[in-house]
Order: sequence, then structure tokens, then C-alpha cells
Amino acid sequence: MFDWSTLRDCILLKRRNAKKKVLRLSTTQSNISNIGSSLQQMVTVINQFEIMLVKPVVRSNQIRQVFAWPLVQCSSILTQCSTTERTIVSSTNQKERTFLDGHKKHDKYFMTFRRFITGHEILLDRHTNKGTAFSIEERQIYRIHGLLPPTVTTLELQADRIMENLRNMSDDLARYIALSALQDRNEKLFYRVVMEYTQEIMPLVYTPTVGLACQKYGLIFSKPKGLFITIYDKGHIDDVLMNWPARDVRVIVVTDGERILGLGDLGCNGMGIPVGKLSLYTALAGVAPEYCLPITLDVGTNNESLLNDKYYLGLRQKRVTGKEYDEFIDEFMQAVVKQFGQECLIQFEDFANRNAFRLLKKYRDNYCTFNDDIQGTASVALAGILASLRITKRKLSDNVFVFYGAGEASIGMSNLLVFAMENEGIPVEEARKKIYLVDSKGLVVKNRPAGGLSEEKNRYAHEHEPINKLEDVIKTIKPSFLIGASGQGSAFTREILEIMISFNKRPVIFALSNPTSKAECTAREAYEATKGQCVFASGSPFPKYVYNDQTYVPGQGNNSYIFPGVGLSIVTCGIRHVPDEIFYIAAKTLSEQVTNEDLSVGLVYPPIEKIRTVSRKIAAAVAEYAYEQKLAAFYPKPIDLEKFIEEKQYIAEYECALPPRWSWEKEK
Ligand SMILES: NC(=O)C1=CN([C@@H]2O[C@H](COP(=O)(O)OP(=O)(O)OC[C@H]3O[C@@H](n4cnc5c(N)ncnc54)[C@H](OP(=O)(O)O)[C@@H]3O)[C@@H](O)[C@H]2O)C=CC1
Ligand SMILES: CC(=O)C(=O)O
Ligand SMILES: [Mg+2]
Repeated sequence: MFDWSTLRDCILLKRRNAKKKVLRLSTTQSNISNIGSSLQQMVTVINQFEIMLVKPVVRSNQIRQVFAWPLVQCSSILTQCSTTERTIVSSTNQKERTFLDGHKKHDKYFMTFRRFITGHEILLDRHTNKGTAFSIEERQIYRIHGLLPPTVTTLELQADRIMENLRNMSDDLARYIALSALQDRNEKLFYRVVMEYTQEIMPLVYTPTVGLACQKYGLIFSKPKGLFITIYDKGHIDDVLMNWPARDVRVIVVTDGERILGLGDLGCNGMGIPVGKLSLYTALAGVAPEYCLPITLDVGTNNESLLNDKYYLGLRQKRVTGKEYDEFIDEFMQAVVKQFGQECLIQFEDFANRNAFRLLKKYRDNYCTFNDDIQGTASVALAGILASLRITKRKLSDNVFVFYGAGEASIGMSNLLVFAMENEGIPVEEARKKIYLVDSKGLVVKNRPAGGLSEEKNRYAHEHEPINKLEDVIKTIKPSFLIGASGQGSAFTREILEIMISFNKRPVIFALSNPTSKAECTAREAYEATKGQCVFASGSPFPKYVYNDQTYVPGQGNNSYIFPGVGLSIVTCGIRHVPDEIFYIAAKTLSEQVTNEDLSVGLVYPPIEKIRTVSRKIAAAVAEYAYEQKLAAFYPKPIDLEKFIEEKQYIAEYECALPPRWSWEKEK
């Protein structure tokens, strides 16, 4: 029997640099050959030492065997681990490592062993915990026997138990808190529940409940799920990023909390949004959770009630703006690249209008980045518009569009719509003439006072008399599409909806503002006012509605149909930039997933139950384009992109006989 104390005594503590502690293993050949070969002993080997960093720091052949030998022996167990982990195990040659995504790296990683881990820690770690699903054998091996009740349950039964508990709860905020706690406790089970009961769970982890959760964030905060970087971290953002425990971060969703849904400035409470969006990256598209990092940039808040709220957890000061803000964001972008590489996707979410457009313009060609509120929303709206045309039987360019709200969402939608019309052969200027914007001052027209129009709005400003009221705009312009993204709940009154049906056989009404309280109208209001004739979609979900014995299913026109699939493609193929074409392709692919059966009940998006497949198809179409345009970094191009992407999609199954305690550390 191998004497572990000998090996342990040989572990030398080495400080690679001031910030990182690395344990380096050193022993002799004879000790190694004594290591037992039975499966159980191998489990013990891995179980007692966490393999933490990977790079051949140790050059001698003799020492290299120390690493290679037990790992190879263990490969039968470890092949059940995730793909990156498998890569290490299957490679005994430390000089060159072939990654499953095809690229090779030389001497970039090293292997070393980390401290002991107790069974109790396995139970407390959300990545490794299986709760009552640990088998008797695992309970013995990990020394957690006795720490759990004796009955071993399945993942399915655990999910049923969670659902029953959720359904018995009194309100959605309680359900949000319970799901958040589950995510902290047992990540696999959390994703199993979200993926299996998506329709029921999505409104809890995402809009509308996430809006309420953000408003109550100071009260309900329990465990951190992301990084908070404040303006006082300026000058050392890099250090804060290093505190995040995972090193192979491939997607960041970042907010500064200034325009959370249609709820306004929620400061640091906005953290609920990156957390929720990244949960959807995993649940709706299968981007592995360990690749995802939610970040809130706290530069203060101008929300007086938060500043006076004793539970508020953010900086109690007014927002920092101007040069200092810009330098802070610049440093953040650079630090992300330094820490996680230039292929790390940075999704901007819920920034205020005045920052959103200019930051997108500033960074879009130099970083792997997009703005979800501008570009993701544009894509989902275009998909819904294209699907609606199959009901109204009109060409895209035969329509007139009124956007209520002229902000990030509406301008993004207008720009992509023009792009789509151009593809139908319509000149840009002509396409723009079919689009009318209404903002807080009324119809966007040319003769607004000087300085009254931003560059983005100006593109859509018409030579027209000012009109203040929406109903008058509708009466005058007679649009076939009325699309709301204003954050103004109930703005589409019965009168407005009745005007829409008075000159359209099938008017298209999208009420895209979030959360539900901010929707411009409800599904019921739209169907009732138009006698079931409108085509309806909304940003937050509404239930089915029965009108005159006909069932109508409102679609959810939310960017959650787009960003997970686009992100999956970026992550799996290493796409370096995210041009607008990608959102056009995503929109077309999404609309092609809508069946005639869906359309027959008024649904202009595929049912949410199909979302994993839909996201994969979006990812494959985007990847095809990216390879054509030489935007993808991972070569060679897979022969079957969809299959390649499918193999990378995260699966919510308990898969490891061993806790996945392998992690990657990119060399700085
Ligand atoms: N379904 C989805 O996927 C998405 C939905 N949204 C939702 O869209 C809404 C707006 O988001 P976003 O565009 O980013 O926000 P912005 O702040 O960029 O834009 C809001 C726009 O609404 C206008 N507005 C405000 N009050 C009124 C009013 N009384 N009458 C007419 N227009 C008004 C503003 O006018 P002015 O320019 O004069 O200030 C502005 O143009 C939010 O509720 C958000 O949740 C956003 C992204 C995605
Ligand atoms: C859906 C979304 O991104 C928003 O409402 O801001
Ligand atoms: Mg948003």
C-alpha cells in the first residue's frame, strides 16, 4: 500500500508570484511505482489532491511521470468529467496538448496538486454537490456517509421535489429566492429544473420576477454569484477579476445598473440581471456555467430611494460620469482581455441609453462584444416580424412600422429592419421612410429644436408636422406594425388598439417592455380590442388566451431567444467580433424555426420547450457565417457544425463519479 505521507511530505510550496499560491509535487520514481493501482486507490489519489493548475513547470522526465502515471490510470473514471478535463487526462504528453475544439497549445499549462478536500466540502460546493443523489459507494469514498439521510434518490426525483416545493410557495419572490439558493447549493439540479420546466421557471429566474428581485436585492442578498467592481477599484480592476475562482471565463454579462429593464436606475441591485441572463446562457443554449461570469460595475446610483434605503448594498453616492467613468470602463475592458483572453465575450446589458450606443461604437471592432438591448433585441424583434409576415401575407417592405419608444431597443430594431429591407433590394433611404419613431416628446420629426435629436434618432426623423399623442400618430401614419419599447406600462390603450384594427385586417402589436408591469398592453387587452385579429408578442410572458373559443398563444419577443444561441456560437468557435450580420442571421434562423402550427395559434416564436434546439440552430448558422468571414478562431472548421456544437452543449446530468476538481488556469 502506498504511504501517502511520503508523497505529502514531498510537496513543496512554491509561490509562483505574489498573487498565486501553487503547490508543486516532487517525489522519486520509486515512491510513484508504489502507488496502488486499484480503482479505489486511484479515486483516493485524486480525491485527496486537487489538481489545480496545469502547465509543465517540471521539465525532468522523472518528475513528469509523477503527473502522468496516476492520471492515466484514472482516465477511465475521469473520462466522465467535462470535455476540458478529459483533454488533460487523455494527454500524457505535457509538451503538446490537443484540445477537443481542435487547437493545440505548447507548454502552456502545467499540472500540480493542491490540498486535501474533505467530504463535507464536497457537499458544500455547488459544483460537486449531488445532495441525496450521492450513491452509497460515493458516500463511502468521499467520507460523506452519515451526512445525508440514507435513501439515495435520482436527479429526476430531486427535480420533482423542487417543483412541488416551488408550487406550494406563496409568491414568485419566494420562488426566486428558493431557486437562487438551489443554484448555490446544487448547480446541476438547478439547471435540470430550469431546463426541464423552462416555461414555468423562466419567468422566475428572468423577467418578470428578476425585476422584483433586483428591486429587493438589498433585502434578499445571500451569496455572491458574480463580481462587483466599483469605481474605487479603478487602477486595480485586474486584481478584482483575479478573485473570481474560475479561470476559463468565456462569457461575461456586465451591467452598470443604470437602466434595469424598464425599472430605471437600480445601481448595484442590477446584479440580478447578469446573473439571470447567464443562467439562461446555460439553460437555454448549453453554455457551461463555469464559463460564465456575471459582473456589476458600481459607479454609484442616482436613485434617491436606494441611496436612502438602509439595506442598499451598493456605493452610496451619485453616479460617476464623464472622463472618470470612461476610463473605468476602458480599464475594465482591458483587464478582461488580460485575464480571460480576447475571445472572452463581453455582453453589455441594461446600460443607460447615453452610454449604450457610444460604448458599443467604441468597442465593437476592438473587442468580442455586443449590446444585447440594442442588437439582441433587434434580432428577436426581426424574427417575430418575419414570422408575422407569414400570417399577414405581406412583404417586409410593404409595411409601415411605428416604434413607441426611440431608445436602445427601438433604434436597434429599426437599424436591423433597414438592413433586412436592404436585403430585399430596398434602398436604405426608402427603407428608413417606412419607420416612424415616437419618443417622450412625440413623433420624431426633423423640425425638432436644435440639439433635440440624437444621431441615432435623426436617421429616422421625418419631414412631418410634430404630433404629440400616440393615437394621433397612429391615425395619421396608419402603421401595420405597432411596436412598444418605451418602458411605459399600458401605453397601448383600448382606443389605440381599436384604431390599429380599423385599417389593418391583421395588425401586428408587439408590447416588448419589461417587466410585465411596463408592457405597453397585455395579451388579453390586445386580443380583445382587435377581436382576436392581431398578431401579438410581448417582452415578458403572458398566458394563453381563449377568445370566442379560439386559443391564442402570445409569443415572448425577448432577446433571450437570441443571445444564448449567439453566445454559444461565439464560445464554441472562438468568434472574435460580433458584426450586425450575425444578428440578422440569428433572426432569420429563429423565424425559420416557427412552424405553421405555431402560426395557427398566433405564435410568432418557437415554443420555449424547443429552445435548446433553436439555440443550437442559431449557433450553427452564426458559426457558418463566422467561418466564411474568417471571424472564427478555432480551426479546422468542424465538418458538421451543428453536431460539433451539440457535443459542446452542457447537459444537466450527474456525470462524474468524481467531483470535477480539475480546473484550468491560463498562463498570464
Ligand atoms: N423584449 C426585449 O427583449 C427587450 C425589451 N426592452 C424593454 O424596452 C424598454 C426600453 O428599453 P431601452 O430602449 O433600452 O430604453 P431607453 O431608455 O434607451 O429608451 C426608452 C425610450 O422610451 C421613450 N419614452 C419614455 N417615456 C415615454 C413616453 N411617455 N412616451 C413615449 N416614449 C417614451 C424614451 O424617450 P426619450 O428618447 O425622449 O427619452 C426613449 O426613447 C424597457 O422596458 C426594456 O425592458 C429592452 C431590451 C430588450
Ligand atoms: C430583455 C432585456 O434585455 C431588457 O428588458 O432589458
Ligand atoms: Mg436588457
